[in-house]
Amino acid sequence: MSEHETSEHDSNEANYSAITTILNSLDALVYVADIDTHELLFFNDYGQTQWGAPEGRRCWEVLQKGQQNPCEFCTNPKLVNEHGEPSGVYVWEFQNTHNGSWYQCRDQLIKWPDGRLVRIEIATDITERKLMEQELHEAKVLAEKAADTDVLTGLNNRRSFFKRGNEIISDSNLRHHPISVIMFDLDYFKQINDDFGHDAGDEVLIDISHAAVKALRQDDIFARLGGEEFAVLLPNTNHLQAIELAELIRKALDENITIYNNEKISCTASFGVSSKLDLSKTSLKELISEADKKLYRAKNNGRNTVIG
Ligand SMILES: Nc1nc2c(ncn2[C@@H]2O[C@H](COP(=O)(O)OP(=O)(O)OP(=O)(O)O)[C@@H](O)[C@H]2O)c(=O)[nH]1
Repeated sequence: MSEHETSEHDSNEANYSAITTILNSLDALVYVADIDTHELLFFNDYGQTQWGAPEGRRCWEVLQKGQQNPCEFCTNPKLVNEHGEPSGVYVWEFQNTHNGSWYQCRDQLIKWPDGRLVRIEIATDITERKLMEQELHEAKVLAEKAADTDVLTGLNNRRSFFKRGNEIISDSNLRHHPISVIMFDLDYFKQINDDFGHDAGDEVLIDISHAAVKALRQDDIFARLGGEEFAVLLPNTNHLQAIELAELIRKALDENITIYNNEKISCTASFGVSSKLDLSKTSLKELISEADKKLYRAKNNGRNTVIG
């Protein structure tokens, strides 16, 4: 080797050593694998600390748990274009099957010194961010649920009833399904508050809600609109079926007894039922208003009754 070649060789060695030091100091996984054999050509110290030394094992054997073959989710096919050339960096997020941590992976094909195309991946741990996103999502779901829920009874509140109701009306309109609304209001409820106290009244409201839920079907939308006024939206239900259902609820409430401080409290309700087949000519508000008018006729007819 000439003096010039020796110094070039030394300089290459020094560069190689510097680059290896950098790659091994990164707080990220860096590995290179053959795209055909999946042999690991480079696996930095971060990777070795997390997944152990490769010891001749292939990338899918080192990095993933329980793999018998190359991973189904291997991104190699995404790293080449239709001409078989590198298509650039592919970024994805993945929960590692070995340690359960989340990683943001940046994959691409590069030319290896011997001329073949190989896969390089740089993966950084994003578990903390993922957990935060998950917590934020859960908090959002809870907040949305709280905004839609009547605190006392756990039923839908007025906001949720109108939101879900309008969605169902649009759907029923498309499908040409009939739709019905039952409105009911407890009878002489003020007297219950006066006789047994407001807390007892609250218990009655809760009990009444549970009794009515039992009489309803899974797709029915049940809400406490406010005070002692309740509404049920009945998708794909004609007038006769709705009246039958209202009668079932009326009976369930009539038979319900709330025990509060050893006192037995009964409470009935008055019902109004409205139904529509052609929803293009009506709105949820109109359906409710029609059922409401009938409810007040039920009040005037002696209460504890259904007017359809
Ligand atoms: N305990 C309790 N009472 C409530 C709640 N919301 C409304 N009320 C009471 O419900 C009562 C409703 O009284 P009214 O509107 O006179 O009706 P009513 O006594 O049921 O008489 P009719 O509807 O005519 O049969 C009032 O006393 C309200 O204070 C609540 O969340 N809890």
